[in-house]
Amino acid sequence: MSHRTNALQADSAINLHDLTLGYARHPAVHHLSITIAAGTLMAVVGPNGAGKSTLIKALAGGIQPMGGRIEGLERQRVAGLPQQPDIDRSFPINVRDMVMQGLWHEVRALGRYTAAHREACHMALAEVGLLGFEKRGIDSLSGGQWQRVLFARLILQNAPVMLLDEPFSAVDQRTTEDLVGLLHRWHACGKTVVAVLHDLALVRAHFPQTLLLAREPIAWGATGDVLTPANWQRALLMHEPFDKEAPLCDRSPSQPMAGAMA
Ligand SMILES: Nc1ncnc2c1ncn2[C@@H]1O[C@H](COP(=O)(O)OP(=O)(O)OP(=O)(O)O)[C@@H](O)[C@H]1O
Repeated sequence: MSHRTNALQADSAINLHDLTLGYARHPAVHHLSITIAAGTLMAVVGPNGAGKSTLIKALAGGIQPMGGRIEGLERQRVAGLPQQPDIDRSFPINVRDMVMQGLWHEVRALGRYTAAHREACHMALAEVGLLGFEKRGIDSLSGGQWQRVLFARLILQNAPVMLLDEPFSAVDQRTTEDLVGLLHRWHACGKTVVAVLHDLALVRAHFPQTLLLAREPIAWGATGDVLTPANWQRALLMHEPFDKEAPLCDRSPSQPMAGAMA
């Protein structure tokens, strides 16, 4: 079995219809209506607290929409990389077993690992440059090594839709370049890849599509059209601190949004 040669492609677009997301009934993302085409490599950018992670959590099925709907994910498997601080590394498990977790959907059916699974794990570790680390405890790894482990697990998950929340926030330039290369390979295989990022130079260099979010969508589409000074300025103006007492929603979907959508 080669997870590189039988890479699963995304088979449908993801459509967000007037999506409102939030916590304890208070909205963090309002009225988001966009289409993420199958096989897109898309960055999600915006100021702190703009709702980027909230959107990723909703796409991953971790939170349910307060309003609107998400279509096109029902039949597709999703693999996600949460923000680093969201992951507990004190669990006593070594690198190999951690990466093997990416195969749970296959192993669950068989009830055991096969030689092909072990080979796939070996190839994934080779792809992220971590051969020789198999027996290391995950609590002993540097931030960059740990991120490579999480990417190796994603390789084995081999989902058609990949969601990554700030995948390069704790890693150096060399590691970032290696991992960006992986995103490009997934994109070339036809996977849909959506990543939250703060490094706009990296977004411009590597992501054809971008969504600029500031609790509401400011612009989305081709990265060069979205990341203009005017749109970024609008994002900063639109963005307010999260108000825990904010009402559920005070605007009907038909009203125009402040801010130009590309
Ligand atoms: N579990 C939660 N409970 C209540 N409020 C939350 C929760 N998670 C996030 N929020 C709030 O929702 C808003 C959007 O948060 P989110 O983490 O989605 O923003 P972000 O754009 O990813 O920010 P950053 O760039 O700082 O990571 C913020 O005001 C945040 O405080």
